[in-house]
Amino acid sequence: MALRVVSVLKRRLGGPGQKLLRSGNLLSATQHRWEKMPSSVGFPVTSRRSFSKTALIVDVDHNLGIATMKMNNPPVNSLSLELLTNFVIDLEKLENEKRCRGLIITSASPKIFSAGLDITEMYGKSSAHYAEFWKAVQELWLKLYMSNMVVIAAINGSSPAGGCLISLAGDYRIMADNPKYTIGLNETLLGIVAPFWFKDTLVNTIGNRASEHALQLGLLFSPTDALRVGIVDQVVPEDKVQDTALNVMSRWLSIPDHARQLTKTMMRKPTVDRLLKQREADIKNFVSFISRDSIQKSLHMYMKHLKERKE
Ligand SMILES: CCCCCCCCCC/C=C\CC(=O)SCCNC(=O)CCNC(=O)[C@H](O)C(C)(C)COP(=O)(O)OP(=O)(O)OC[C@H]1O[C@@H](n2cnc3c(N)ncnc32)[C@H](O)[C@@H]1OP(=O)(O)O
Repeated sequence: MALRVVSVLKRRLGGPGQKLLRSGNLLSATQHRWEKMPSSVGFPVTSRRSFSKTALIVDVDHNLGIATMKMNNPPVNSLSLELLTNFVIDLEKLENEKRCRGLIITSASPKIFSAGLDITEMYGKSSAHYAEFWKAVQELWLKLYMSNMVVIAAINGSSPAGGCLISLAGDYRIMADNPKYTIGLNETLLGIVAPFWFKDTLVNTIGNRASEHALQLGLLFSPTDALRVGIVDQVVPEDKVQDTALNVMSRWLSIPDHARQLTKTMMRKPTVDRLLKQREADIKNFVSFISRDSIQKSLHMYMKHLKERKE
C-alpha cells in the first residue's frame, strides 16, 4: 500500500503541478529526484532519518520531503510542558530542513490522538509554572499555525480541547471513522473558557455561528458530525488514515511552495498578529484565571470525575 501511495505521489508531481513548478523555476531538490524516478517502480526510501525524544517520535523521509510526528505520551498524549517544549523544538528543526515540505501529525497510541492540555499542569502549581506552561502552549500554536510546511492531522483517536487545537492549526484534518472517537473544544465542560485565539482558530475553520454553538456547549463531535460541521475535512476507515494523509499530502505538495505559503500567511497572519500583540497580557490573563479558587476547584473535580469514571 505504501508503495502504491508513493506511485501516486510521483504521478501527481509529474502532472500539472510539476509544470507549474517548472514554469516558476521552483523545483526543489526533492522534486528533482522524483522526476528522475521511472514510474514503474516504487520509490526506494534511500534517506530516512528518525529522531525520537520523550513524548514524540519524528520520522523524516527526505525522499518524499515528508515528516511524520507521532505524539507518544501515554496513556492519553496529554500536552505536558515537556511534550509542548519538545514539539516546538522538533517543529523548528523540521522547519529548517529545506527538503522537508510536509508534516503529518498523528498519535503513536491509536484511540487517543491527544487528551488536550495536561490538566495536572494547570492546578496546584505556582504562578510561575502556569506562566511557563501557557507560554509553551502559545508557542506551539504560533509555530504550527504559521508553519511553512503543509501540516496534515491524521486523527487516529479522540481529540478534545488542546488536542483539537493542534488539529485545527494544521492545513487539513483526516479523522478515523470510529463513533467512539470525539473531537472539539470542550473547555466549558471543565468550567474553563477557550482563549480568544483557540476561538479564532475554530471560527476560521467552521465559521462564527457553528463556533459559538460548539464553544458554549463544549461540544465533542463524533467523526460524522465533525465532518458535517467542518471541523475535519475527511473521515476514513481507521486503517486508511495514514495512507489517506500521504495521498492528500501529495495533492498539497504539488502546489508551488512559495504561492501556497504566501496564501497561508495572507489567510492566517491577522489571527496570529492578534495574539502576538497581546501575548504577555494573554499569559497574565491565563495565570490569574487559572489561579482562581473556583477554577482550581473545577479542574480538581474534573480530574476526580475522570478517575471515578473507571471505578
Ligand atoms: C477570561 C478568559 C481567560 C483565558 C483563560 C484560559 C483558560 C484555560 C484554557 C485551557 C485551554 C485548553 C484546555 C484543555 O486542553 S484541558 C484538557 C481537556 N481534555 C479533556 O477534557 C479530556 C479529558 N480526558 C478524557 O476525556 C479521556 O481521558 C480520554 C482522552 C477520552 C481517554 O479516555 P480513556 O478512557 O482511554 O482514558 P482515561 O481512563 O480517561 O484516562 C487515562 C488517564 O489519563 C488521565 N487524563 C486524561 N485526560 C487528561 C488530561 N487532559 N490531562 C491530564 N491527565 C489526563 C486520566 O485522569 C487517567 O489517569 P489515571 O490513570 O486515572 O491516573
